[in-house]
Amino acid sequence: MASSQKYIVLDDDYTGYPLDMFCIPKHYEDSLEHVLIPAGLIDDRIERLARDIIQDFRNEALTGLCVLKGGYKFFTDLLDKIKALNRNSEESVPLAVDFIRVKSYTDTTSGELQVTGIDNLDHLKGKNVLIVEDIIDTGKTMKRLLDVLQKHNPKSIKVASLLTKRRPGIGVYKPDYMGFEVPNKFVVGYALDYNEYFRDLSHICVINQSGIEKYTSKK
Ligand SMILES: Nc1nc2c(ncn2[C@@H]2O[C@H](COP(=O)(O)O)[C@@H](O)[C@H]2O)c(=O)[nH]1
Ligand SMILES: [Mg+2]
Repeated sequence: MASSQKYIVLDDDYTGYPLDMFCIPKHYEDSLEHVLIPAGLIDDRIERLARDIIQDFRNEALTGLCVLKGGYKFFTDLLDKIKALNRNSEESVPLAVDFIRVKSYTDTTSGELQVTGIDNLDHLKGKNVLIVEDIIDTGKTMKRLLDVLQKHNPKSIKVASLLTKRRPGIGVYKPDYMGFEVPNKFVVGYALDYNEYFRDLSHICVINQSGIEKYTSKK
């Protein structure tokens, strides 16, 4: 890995871990291919992202903007780590939180994007905003979100995404803070859903054909 590359790359031939090496809820056992990123590794990677964020923002206040629903686990875990560092280091970053809801996927297909603010976003004016997202695939969602937020005149906008998908041939948006680059497969768990299922799975896993059919929206 090049030293300037600040994320972990999971290669296309990387198949992670067999399901029976981890505790998987019984109701999902037959719907998953393998464990791609175990919960413990997610946790350790987020700890390092929190440190990078604190070092970059130094003592400047930050508004964490959680992209619901998929980003909620990453958001709460990232903020917990930043809060722990705030308690225990020389540098500390005052934190505010906000939420936005974005929906684009049905089954494994991206459709028309709906962005709904939970609050009016005018109070982001003059603030350092950190968008916290679960995964960037084509990058369309993030580009649209950045357009929406720029209209509210924040002082700065940075993006943290736990995952980005490797999409050869298209120039995918690369966030400022990024956990893992993953192969172009549909992943679930750690709040990432398939038609609202699998948010209750701790590890990030690849869904299999049986899971796609069992939880399809077309029944
Ligand atoms: N559960 C999963 N959700 C996914 C996956 N890939 C994308 N997504 C959802 O779409 C947006 C980003 O898509 P983009 O094409 O506009 O970049 C992301 O916020 C997710 O909600 C996936 O593999 N699993
Ligand atoms: Mg999302």
